Amino acid sequence: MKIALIGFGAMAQYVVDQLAGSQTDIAAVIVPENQIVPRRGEFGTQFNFVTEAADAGEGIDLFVDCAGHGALLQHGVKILRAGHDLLTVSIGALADAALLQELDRAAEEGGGSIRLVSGAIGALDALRAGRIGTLQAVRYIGRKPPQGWVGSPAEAVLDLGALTGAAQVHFRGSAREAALQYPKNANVAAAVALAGIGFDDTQVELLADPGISRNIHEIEAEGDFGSFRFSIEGNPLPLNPRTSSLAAMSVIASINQYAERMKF
Ligand SMILES: NC(=O)C1=CN([C@@H]2O[C@H](COP(=O)(O)OP(=O)(O)OC[C@H]3O[C@@H](n4cnc5c(N)ncnc54)[C@H](OP(=O)(O)O)[C@@H]3O)[C@@H](O)[C@H]2O)C=CC1
Ligand SMILES: O=C([O-])CC(=O)C(=O)O
Repeated sequence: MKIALIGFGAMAQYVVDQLAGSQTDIAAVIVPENQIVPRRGEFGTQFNFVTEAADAGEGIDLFVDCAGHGALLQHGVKILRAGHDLLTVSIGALADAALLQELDRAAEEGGGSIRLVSGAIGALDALRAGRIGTLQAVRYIGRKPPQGWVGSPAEAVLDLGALTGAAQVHFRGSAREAALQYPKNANVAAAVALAGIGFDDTQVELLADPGISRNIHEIEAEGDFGSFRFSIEGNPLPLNPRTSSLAAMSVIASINQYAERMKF
């Protein structure tokens, strides 16, 4: 199988390491223009760094976005319109209803599909099944150490560097608001929303917690099926404290699943 990666940050580099020596060939890596020279300088001809999906070469089976919302916005429609399949981690970008519609139309016209990773969370299967009955309420609580919120709107509410003691809530609202305001931190909220009762009805709470070293994600769901609580404590990736390693692992799991005849 031949893939093209979008982005070469923490998650993408985990993916690259995991795929080394596997059956999956990374035919190209799409990076922003200003990264071409330094990346080529560091890696020589080991990777084919390009800036546009159209330059990734022939015969790509799957484009894999590991770069974030801006990258999905920049490359998503073009990839889908050209008839390719696209796997993305940038689930929160789909809270923009116009982008979602554009991507959907491009996939329909091109004949490719857009696939979402499960990312840093689990239990999406239970939500997806639970919504076949009525889901009365879904709540997502995201908790990270203070440094995990650096560069987010939490900085306007909290002094992240000086935080001690109890966890502090810096956001309460809908999954749509969370996903759009926290593009690097609330993709999980978007995944929960899409699997369950949607962006506007999913309630979200985000906290900075100086007492933890992992990213803790919780779901509380209530419906005709009964109820469940799900909680996961994710180890962050060494290259990015914001991003849980499970999110990067889920990219590999999705790539493997793409190639398998039995989908699970
Ligand atoms: N679904 C999920 O559960 C999760 C999703 N995410 C999403 O994954 C994204 C990536 O995470 P992570 O690898 O840790 O982040 P990093 O910041 O470590 O890496 C992202 C890389 O992508 C590059 N990039 C940005 N825009 C583009 C573009 N238009 N085209 C190509 N490359 C681009 C960045 O460059 P530069 O630094 O120059 O901007 C950076 O090198 C996050 O921003 C977040 O949106 C993260 C965690 C969980
Ligand atoms: O990786 C995580 O723990 C979650 C995250 O950043 C996101 O949802 O965008």
